[in-house]
Amino acid sequence: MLVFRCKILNVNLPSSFSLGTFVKHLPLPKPKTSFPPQTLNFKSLTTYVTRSSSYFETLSSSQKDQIHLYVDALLQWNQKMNLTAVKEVNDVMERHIEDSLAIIPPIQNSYIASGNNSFDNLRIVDVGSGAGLPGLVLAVACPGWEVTLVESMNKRCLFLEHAVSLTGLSNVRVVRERAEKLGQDSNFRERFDVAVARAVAEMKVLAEYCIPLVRVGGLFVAAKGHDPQEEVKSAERAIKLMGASILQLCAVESHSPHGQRTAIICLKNGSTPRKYPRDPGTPTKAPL
Ligand SMILES: C[S@@+](CC[C@H](N)C(=O)[O-])C[C@H]1O[C@@H](n2cnc3c(N)ncnc32)[C@H](O)[C@@H]1O
Repeated sequence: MLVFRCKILNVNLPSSFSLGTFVKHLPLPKPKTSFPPQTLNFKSLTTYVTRSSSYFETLSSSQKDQIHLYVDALLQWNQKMNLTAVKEVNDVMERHIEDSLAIIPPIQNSYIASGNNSFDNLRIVDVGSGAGLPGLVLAVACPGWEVTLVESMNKRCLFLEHAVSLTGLSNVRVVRERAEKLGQDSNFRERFDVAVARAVAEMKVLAEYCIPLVRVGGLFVAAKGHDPQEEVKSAERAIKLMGASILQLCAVESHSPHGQRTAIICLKNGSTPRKYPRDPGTPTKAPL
């Protein structure tokens, strides 16, 4: 067999070993990584949290009772005021309860991945909680979490207060105020480990509502639909201005009929500049 000497590797190689094959086998230079990436490639930020079964079924019987009490009250009050477009118990269970529960694993995973030790005693704020979604459901499923439900509409706050007393939850408080006001209030500003929001506003507006409430090192988690890439891309600047960066787009296979949903996870790296959030109404009128 004909051989030739490879000076680089200092070995004899068969002549059939072509230069192309040789180059292909050279170790690739390590890519330069920065975390989080400077130019966002959302595909590479996506992780999948697959749920083939219901999260609700994993709850204890007393937690299930609390959820049933809540759902009954929601449907009753919904006949008098507009709390949800969903009218049937099973639909509420699937569309609202499972959907809210589905963001728990991404919150837990990202909280630990971003350098925190434990997710047992989180201080959570749910901005634009409406009828208590996802905040009230999180409070039932995670009794160690302290949950603040922020809602600007008085009628919805009345329902929230009723639901909290009906379910006997002692880890929830209801705050009737606009998020922009709380973001400038020292009792709320940068006081929370995690801010969550679902179906409240587009991402760049949400960033200004939620990130000022999060402590440095905490997370902002937005529950969005199956294809939020464009919305997230146009919010990159607002997220950065608030002192945060996008950590992960977490594809969540919710048990709800909506199918795949996305939890957008942002990490707060530094304090939010004092001028944010701007006055109530400004984030929607003039999004960043
Ligand atoms: C469409 S509802 C969604 C409610 C709930 N998060 C859900 O998933 O069903 C949006 C809620 O956010 C509240 N909201 C909107 N902007 C707000 C703000 N700046 N501060 C506090 N609440 C706000 C509204 O009053 C409304 O109840």
